[in-house]
Amino acid sequence: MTSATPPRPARPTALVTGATAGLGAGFARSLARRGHDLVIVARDAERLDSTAAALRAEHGVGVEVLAADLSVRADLDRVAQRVGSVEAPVDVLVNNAGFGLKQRFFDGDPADHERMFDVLCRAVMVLSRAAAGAMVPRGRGRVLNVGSVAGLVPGGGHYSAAKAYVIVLTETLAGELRGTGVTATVVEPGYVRTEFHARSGMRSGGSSSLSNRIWLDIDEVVDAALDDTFAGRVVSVPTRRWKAVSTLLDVAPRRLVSTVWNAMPSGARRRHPTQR
Ligand SMILES: NC(=O)C1=CN([C@@H]2O[C@H](COP(=O)(O)OP(=O)(O)OC[C@H]3O[C@@H](n4cnc5c(N)ncnc54)[C@H](OP(=O)(O)O)[C@@H]3O)[C@@H](O)[C@H]2O)C=CC1
Ligand SMILES: N[C@@H](C=O)C(=O)O
Repeated sequence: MTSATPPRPARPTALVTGATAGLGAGFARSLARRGHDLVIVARDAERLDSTAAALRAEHGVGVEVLAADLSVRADLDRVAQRVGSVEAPVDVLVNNAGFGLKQRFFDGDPADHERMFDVLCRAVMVLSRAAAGAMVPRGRGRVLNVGSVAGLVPGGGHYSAAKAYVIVLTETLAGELRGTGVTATVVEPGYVRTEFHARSGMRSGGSSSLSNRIWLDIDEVVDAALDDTFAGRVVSVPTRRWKAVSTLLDVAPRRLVSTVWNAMPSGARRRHPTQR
């Protein structure tokens, strides 16, 4: 009896979480342009279908839709199974889905903070492990996790802590994967014009020249992050100006960054009302 090896699909496959809006939609478009079939993940099934239809029409790639809420364990398990599939390999995983909270760590509904932890940390951990477990035996694969410059700042609430987790987890994974043919990259964007800030009731950048220097467009983040991912770089900070900010935050003593951050007007607003 001969055991037939299943034919390798002509195109590699990339799975992108949070692919219906903002950076995730940008990653999906750019990966399609770079010749990848896609598996796209988000909660809103209708929006997933219309995103998939647009990607198929514009780029002629195969697009599979996976509706899932990454804060729900059973949904996360389904996505992890798809990432780890042997029959339909995922060659590139982009852990992008996320959201912000316009509140201090000790404010608000504890359920929102648990949801933030589940989507920004637990899902990234579970899916990174599923990807690495399937990719290492094949000797190739890429994991791209979306962190943030906020993850370098001690004082940006639960969001900063979650993104610090993503940064350190990815650096750890990259070290463990050295020599396997599989790479892990974390992208640390500054402020990007997406739905992120409106969804969480935060202000986003206007169109002044200062705003334009600070706020980035989706494609400049996505293209730099994917170039760094395919080059096997561990950390990607898109644009020279945000590289300068992240270098400063990396080299400055943590205590100093924390003191300066908390002395700013926004720091006073974050303090407990009895301590202002
Ligand atoms: N915009 C910015 O300035 C920056 C953003 N980032 C990070 O970039 C990533 C993408 O954010 P951005 O594009 O700005 O945000 P958007 O709000 O534009 O897009 C978020 C995407 O994530 C999906 N999503 C949100 N929650 C869940 C969930 N529970 N399960 C599955 N999918 C979910 C949304 O789809 P749906 O609602 O249908 O589920 C949507 O597709 C995030 O990790 C964010 O933290 C990092 C640095 C800067
Ligand atoms: N940098 C942005 C998200 O990560 C923000 O802090 O608004």
